[in-house]
Amino acid sequence: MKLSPSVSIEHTETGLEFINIESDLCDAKIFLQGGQITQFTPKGKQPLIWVSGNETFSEGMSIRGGIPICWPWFGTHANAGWPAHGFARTSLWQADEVNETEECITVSLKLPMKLVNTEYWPHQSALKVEFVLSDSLEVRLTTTNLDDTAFSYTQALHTYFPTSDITNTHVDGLQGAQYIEFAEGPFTQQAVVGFERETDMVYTQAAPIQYINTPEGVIKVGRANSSSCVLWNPWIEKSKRLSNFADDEYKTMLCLEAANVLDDAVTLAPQQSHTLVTSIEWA
Ligand SMILES: O=P(O)(O)OC[C@H]1O[C@@H](O)[C@H](O)[C@@H](O)[C@@H]1O
Repeated sequence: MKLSPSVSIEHTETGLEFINIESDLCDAKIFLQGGQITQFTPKGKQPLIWVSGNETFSEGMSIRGGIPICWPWFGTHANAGWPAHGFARTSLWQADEVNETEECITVSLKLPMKLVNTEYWPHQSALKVEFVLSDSLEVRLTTTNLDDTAFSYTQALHTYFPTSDITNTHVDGLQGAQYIEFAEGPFTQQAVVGFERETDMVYTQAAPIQYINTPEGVIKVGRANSSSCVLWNPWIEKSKRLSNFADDEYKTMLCLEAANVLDDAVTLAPQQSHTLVTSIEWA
């Protein structure tokens, strides 16, 4: 079904619905499950986000790649058995608006709060994600407190980036930030970050722009309303334990995630909103 000249609704063979964009500006796919973008390729350029070749696009399972939305908690929850990275990434979102101009295409989705398990999230709230697509991608995740008491949450836009060679990939712009690694720290990041082992760092007080240097070119990654970010590569042993992930795929991806975690967690008073933003482009 066509929504605008370059935007249509399509389905995978497994029945998952996605918004397909094929325009003069870029090609992209946005899944209603998870509100998750899984492809973004500016016209005439290399893809800017990565999805596993082993991804099965199964109902209710998080998609390994793209930009999973981790909300309203990042990582594992203190309550045993609660879903890792929250429930938003496996929930079915609803298309809200599509707008196409010569400059950009905007797609927004909402998470229907009526369907959320109130044990996980007892607060009255609204959650919306907007994708602004041109030769760059901006993702804006807005939480609004509709309750009469304050609540706090953590979150991340968990972007998977492609590289043809992780050992020849570096992240510039984290120097000077503090990081926690495997529950130890904080340490101060001294140099540009390379990859030669499992990497799972949570950075705080991080600058708003990083550059990922890959053999294919330099990816500029920006954040707004976020002073924390996460850098992840599972490396050899963890790759074998991940769902929908081939053993050697750690060589061709990394995650740099715009976040609000640790002392950057968000607290919203009644009627307040917060928008976490990430932006991605070839530099
Ligand atoms: O396998 P999941 O739940 O998608 O998580 C992937 C990774 O996500 C990262 O953000 C975490 O820092 C890692 O610890 C975690 O392994």
